[in-house]
Amino acid sequence: MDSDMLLRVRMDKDGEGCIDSEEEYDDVIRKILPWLNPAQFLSVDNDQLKALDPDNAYHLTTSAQVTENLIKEYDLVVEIKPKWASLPNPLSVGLRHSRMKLKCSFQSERLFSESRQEQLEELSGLIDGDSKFLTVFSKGRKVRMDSETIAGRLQEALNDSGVMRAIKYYQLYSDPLDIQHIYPLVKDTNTCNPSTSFLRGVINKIPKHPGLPTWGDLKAFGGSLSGEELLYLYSLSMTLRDVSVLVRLSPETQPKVKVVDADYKCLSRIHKWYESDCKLNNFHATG
Ligand SMILES: O=P(O)(O)O[C@@H]1[C@@H](OP(=O)(O)O)[C@H](OP(=O)(O)O)[C@H](O)[C@H](OP(=O)(O)O)[C@H]1OP(=O)(O)O
Ligand SMILES: Nc1ncnc2c1ncn2[C@@H]1O[C@H](COP(=O)(O)OP(=O)(O)OP(=O)(O)O)[C@@H](O)[C@H]1O
Repeated sequence: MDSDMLLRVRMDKDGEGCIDSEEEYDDVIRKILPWLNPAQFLSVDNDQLKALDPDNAYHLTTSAQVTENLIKEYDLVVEIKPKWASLPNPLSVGLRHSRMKLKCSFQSERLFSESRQEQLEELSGLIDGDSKFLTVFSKGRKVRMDSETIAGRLQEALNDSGVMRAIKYYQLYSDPLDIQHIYPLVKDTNTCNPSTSFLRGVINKIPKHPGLPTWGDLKAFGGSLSGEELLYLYSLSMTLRDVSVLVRLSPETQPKVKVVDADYKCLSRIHKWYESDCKLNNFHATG
């Protein structure tokens, strides 16, 4: 395969079996994130898997994608894992911490701010602090660069593309009531993933309007959904929280923005997410 393309083979994450149809899921997620890197789906046979991973150390699955290599020989590509972390809904639970504060000082919500200055400051901090959430590639290799050289162009590219706004919009609507509110529903339902067509139906219920939703909008939306629907959307919110955004900066052409790694997170992780939320906010997990 030439260097313009990449073969991406999935790992079987503890047999979690994430989604029933990769193609259909791709179509669903692309509707809300049109920046998703185009992928052509294929299946890899067992001989090919053995050649890729002879000892089966990675538990690769036979479902694979061929996709454009977004890093390769380009002069400058920046990868950001923006980890959008909603400050939880004050209408349902009062003032709480954003999830990212658990890990580090990265104030990811500032990357999604309406204020250019806040975005710039946060991006500059990630660049100069050599954060694991931002990587600069030149000619396919990781390089160090200072914020003065790239932060401004990066901020503009992110802003102009609308990608951060879309992540924020759908993240807010897919986590309208906080995990503390929806976790008790787990006992009444199972934590198997939805079928892709069910997920499509739930995502289609998300209102579409130009501005960001208010907490009142979110409360009304959350209140209109069933427990199952809330749980399925919560996994989507965790999925959106973990995507990577790749920005190709070039002096000659317009910046190119792409999103990768939007695989649906298995709902069975809900227990882990609940525990980390309890820890972060000093709540006591209920059994
Ligand atoms: O919960 P977190 O914040 O530790 O997120 C995990 C990420 O850690 P990070 O915060 O980026 O250092 C973690 O990233 P790293 O592997 O640490 O780069 C993964 O993205 C993980 O998801 P998955 O198991 O690959 O599907 C992520 O797990 P999920 O929370 O999305 O299940
Ligand atoms: N199309 C692409 N072109 C170039 N690099 C890519 C592309 N897609 C992904 N990558 C690189 O590979 C890294 C891992 O991608 P991704 O998260 O999708 O893989 P994964 O197998 O799900 O890994 P993980 O489980 O650690 O998240 C990305 O952070 C990015 O640096």
